[in-house]
Amino acid sequence: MVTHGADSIQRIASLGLLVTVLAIFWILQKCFRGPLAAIPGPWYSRFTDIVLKYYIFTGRRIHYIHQLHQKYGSVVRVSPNEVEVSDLAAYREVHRIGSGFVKAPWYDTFTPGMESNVFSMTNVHEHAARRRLLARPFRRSSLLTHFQRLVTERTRFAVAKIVQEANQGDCDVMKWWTLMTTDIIMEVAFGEKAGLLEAGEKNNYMKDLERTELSFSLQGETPWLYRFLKVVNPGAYRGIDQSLVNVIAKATESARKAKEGKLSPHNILSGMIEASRLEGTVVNDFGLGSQASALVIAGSGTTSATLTYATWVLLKHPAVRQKLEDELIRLPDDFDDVKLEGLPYLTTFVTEVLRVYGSAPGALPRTTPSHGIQIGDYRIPPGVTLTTQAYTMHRDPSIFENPETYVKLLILLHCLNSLAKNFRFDPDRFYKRDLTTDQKHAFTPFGGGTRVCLGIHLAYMEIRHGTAEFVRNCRHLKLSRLTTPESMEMENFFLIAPKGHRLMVESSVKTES
Ligand code: HEM
Repeated sequence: MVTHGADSIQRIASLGLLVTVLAIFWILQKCFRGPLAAIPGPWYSRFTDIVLKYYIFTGRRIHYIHQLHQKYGSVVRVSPNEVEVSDLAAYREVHRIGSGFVKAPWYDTFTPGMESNVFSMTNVHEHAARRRLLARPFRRSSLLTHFQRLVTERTRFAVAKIVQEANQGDCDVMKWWTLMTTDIIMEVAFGEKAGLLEAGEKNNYMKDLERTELSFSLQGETPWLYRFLKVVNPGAYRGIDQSLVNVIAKATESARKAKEGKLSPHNILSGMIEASRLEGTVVNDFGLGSQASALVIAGSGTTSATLTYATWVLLKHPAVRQKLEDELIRLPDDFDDVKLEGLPYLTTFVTEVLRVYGSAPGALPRTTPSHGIQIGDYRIPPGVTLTTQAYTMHRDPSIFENPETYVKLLILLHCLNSLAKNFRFDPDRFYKRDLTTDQKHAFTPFGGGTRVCLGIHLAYMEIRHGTAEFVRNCRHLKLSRLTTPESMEMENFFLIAPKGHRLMVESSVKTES
């Protein structure tokens, strides 16, 4: 009897050992003989994405990937099924219209369990149909006709607030740019005034949106961590769930108003309703509302982050500021965006700002199509996630001469890496010069191909107007002592933002107390 029991245990143990050996063999085989085995990269990327996730959660993904490219070259394996590419030809192919690369399943996580929107849709046909509904209001001609006045009025008001606050002490420019860009996109999307600049602070809708965004990112990147935290701290999650309910309620209500004709005529919701009527299709209130909310997310923090860095660099570089002043001060007071678009130094300034501080410079993951892709010596099979980042393309010295001007010299002289990082900015590189062919292909602050930013013309308009108004009206403002190179270092949670989450300025004119 005892012998029989011992035999059974021995058999189970042997079986367990066999299964373990086979599993180890399978893992090793997958790691060292799999189709991505030849792709260079850190050893752990063969087994796990945990290191990548660590950099994502600490807001350093772009920097980590950039470093990997410098160490391993233009094709780097960053996790068992993900490869990062910074080779220009491959970069073009990944974003080329009709190349067969589609947004990776990662985008589905932006709308967990909900109807997807134009940004998160991964299905090509579904996306094309949605983009058709949205295209018209975002065309430059339509923006000039319907929203130029709004952009002019809101940027002037934002700058007036900046001046007013700075004349009394420290002023956070980033706060005002954020309220301004949100006011603009809310009115563009929902056809109703948000009045955030008047209030001087975020409203509940904005806070609800931010909480919803955070929760979706966590669910997307690490669903297990999201579930764990939900069990550990159910109270906090009830608040987040309520935020989502509020966002949806507001959006659906606006969609209903748009259908009843109760909104101002030119807004995205009404535009979508009209376009779908002409096409003979129907989008329900929830679909309309969630699309408009997604546009508010896509069109607020993006433009305000870039404008914040634009303000910072112009305050840091007196020669650049002077050249902008020389050009902008001569404009008549009723200048419009067509005038601004024709100014050579403003144009070169904005291009360089977008090269160095475009606000979405990180991961744009795509799924490799059925024919795979050959990149130099490496064959990438179908189904692999191929990711690109403009951050690295914009700093490729073979494309942009001295992309990090003075960096090496300064590191050598001072060994001060953070100081050196601040010397990358050099608008003169583009002054009255066309971009070279390679630069045109690599310069992608707004993404590319069929998934290029829908709000590109609106973003340019806001950046030009914001810069122009600031330069013309804030000649007495300077950086406050609260703004340091460290506080302005970039953190990267899909978008970039200064680590300090603010840009403090003050008046250089001392007022009598
Ligand atoms: C400086 C400001 C902005 C930057 C740097 C920026 C950047 C980008 C980038 C890189 C993408 C591609 C994302 C991807 O492929 O995954 C994108 C897509 C998108 N952007 Fe922007 N964006 C800005 C402003 C705006 C504004 C003002 C709006 C207005 C609503 C907007 C709406 C969108 C939408 C809807 C998409 C998705 C397009 C699609 O997939 O068809 N963006 N943006």
